[in-house]
Amino acid sequence: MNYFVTGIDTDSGKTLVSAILCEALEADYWKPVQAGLPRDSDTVKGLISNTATRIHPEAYLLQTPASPHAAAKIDGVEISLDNFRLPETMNTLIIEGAGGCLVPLNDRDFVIDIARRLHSQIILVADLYLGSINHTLLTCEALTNRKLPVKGIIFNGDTNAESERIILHHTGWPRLLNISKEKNITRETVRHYAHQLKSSLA
Ligand SMILES: Nc1ncnc2c1ncn2[C@@H]1O[C@H](COP(=O)(O)OP(=O)(O)OP(=O)(O)O)[C@@H](O)[C@H]1O
Ligand SMILES: C[C@H](N)[C@H](N)CCCCCC(=O)O
Ligand SMILES: [Mg+2]
Repeated sequence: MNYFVTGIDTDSGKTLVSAILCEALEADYWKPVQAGLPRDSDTVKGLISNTATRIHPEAYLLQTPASPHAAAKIDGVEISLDNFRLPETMNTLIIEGAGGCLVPLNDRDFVIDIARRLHSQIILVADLYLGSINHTLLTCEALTNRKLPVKGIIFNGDTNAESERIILHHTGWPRLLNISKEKNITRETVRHYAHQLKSSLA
């Protein structure tokens, strides 16, 4: 069983959510495409407390913090969907995308195509800034058009009841969790939200 964590944009909170999921499910973590440093794998390692989670090496570790298709070009590599094979594990696997769904891997494929290839259930991270309703509903449309299975939405940032209501109304997808804007993100923060998330995933 694996979950693919996507977001409505880059910096939407996918790495934080992935750490929370790994902690809640004692799941493994995999960031198949990393563009630039720090590695999200290192961030997740620093945020989890459980000892069962294993972190699997990236399929592509690119030097430049940019869209993967552009970062790959700079490094002189071509990203191929054929190179995304599930790491060997019996554990639940949390896979983190890069940026949003339609971030290009090359001139043909998008980040979200990795999720389809790996038969993942999608978890969508939607942060709540002015303009995010549009970004979220466009993302939902892209997921629906591709007939990808969506487990639910995690809202990240200062809560906005009307934004959340209209997004849930249009998608019909479940809300899995709300994460507040935190002063500091620590292992304790992650443990706190992991405890909450456990019940909505049960
Ligand atoms: N709820 C929150 N409260 C405070 N800071 C947050 C919160 N969510 C995310 N952040 C911070 O915002 C930044 C971006 O979050 P994160 O790295 O999880 O985004 P991302 O979606 O994984 O980005 P990328 O596309 O690069 O993988 C990080 O510094 C993170 O610690
Ligand atoms: C470098 C960054 N942190 C992400 N890993 C990649 C974000 C790509 C965004 C591309 C875009 O939508 O314009
Ligand atoms: Mg990330």
